[in-house]
Amino acid sequence: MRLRFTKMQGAGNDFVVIDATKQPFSLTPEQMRRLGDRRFGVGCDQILVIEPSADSGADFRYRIFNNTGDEVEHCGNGARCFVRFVVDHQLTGKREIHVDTMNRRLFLKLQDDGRVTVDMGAPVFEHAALPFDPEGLQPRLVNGFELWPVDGAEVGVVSMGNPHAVQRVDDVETAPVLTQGPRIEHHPSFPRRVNAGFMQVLARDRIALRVFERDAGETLACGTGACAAVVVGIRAGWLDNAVEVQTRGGLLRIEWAGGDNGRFGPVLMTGPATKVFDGEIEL
Ligand SMILES: N[C@H](CCC[C@H](N)C(=O)O)C(=O)O
Repeated sequence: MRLRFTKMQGAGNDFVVIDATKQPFSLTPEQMRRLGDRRFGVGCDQILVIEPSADSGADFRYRIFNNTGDEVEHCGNGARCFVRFVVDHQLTGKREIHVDTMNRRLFLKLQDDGRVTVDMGAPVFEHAALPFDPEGLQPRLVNGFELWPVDGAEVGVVSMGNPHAVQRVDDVETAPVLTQGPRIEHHPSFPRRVNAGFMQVLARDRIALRVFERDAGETLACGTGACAAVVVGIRAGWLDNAVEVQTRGGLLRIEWAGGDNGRFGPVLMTGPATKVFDGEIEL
């Protein structure tokens, strides 16, 4: 089949974006793996599929597939590129957009400077939602927040719709991202696997971050990973409520007011979204 697509990137996290608002999406996992392959296809970290919304409360639905063909719950950098795409392709005249993903409704705003601010929804700490099975593990409390011993590291666990395990390291450049990352991703305490974050606290309002993503491996940036790292840092008492996140692909701004009595507010993420090229491919 002949497929039209747009290649995009948000802080270096790159995507193949497919407009499925006019014809149903019908790629097989094998075709998605081919599309995502950096030698035999176009190459990307994730494939984003834009569909009409069946719900009047949302303008669109947006599906995310890792480059392995696995469908996942959320992609923060992808959400920003989604907004850029629907505006540039005149699929909407709005600049403030509601979109439904697999398990949450996002509110996004295209800023005048071209950056996009996404209300990523509230973080979720309930283990069943992650899912995280701490069987046999004893956490250490830091500022009242649980850090769990996983593969010799201490990780904060949080869902942004997708699961994250974030550890604090002294130096992201020398952190064992490529060796420990896959071990954490596949650790038995995470039945649906997990994205593994490595966060260096540079100041109370600035961190450096590398993420070994579930399925995709290390990406240049991970939007939900940036949200997860800041949330863990705030709850552990290491960070203030507005943080610049330095990733290998660019800068993201994350804001979170926290919460109390188990009720947590939304995480706001602001960052770039860039079109690279339009293309067609025979799959
Ligand atoms: N690999 C992630 C999905 C993409 C997340 C990342 N690209 C982002 O920007 O949030 C997962 O399996 O949950």
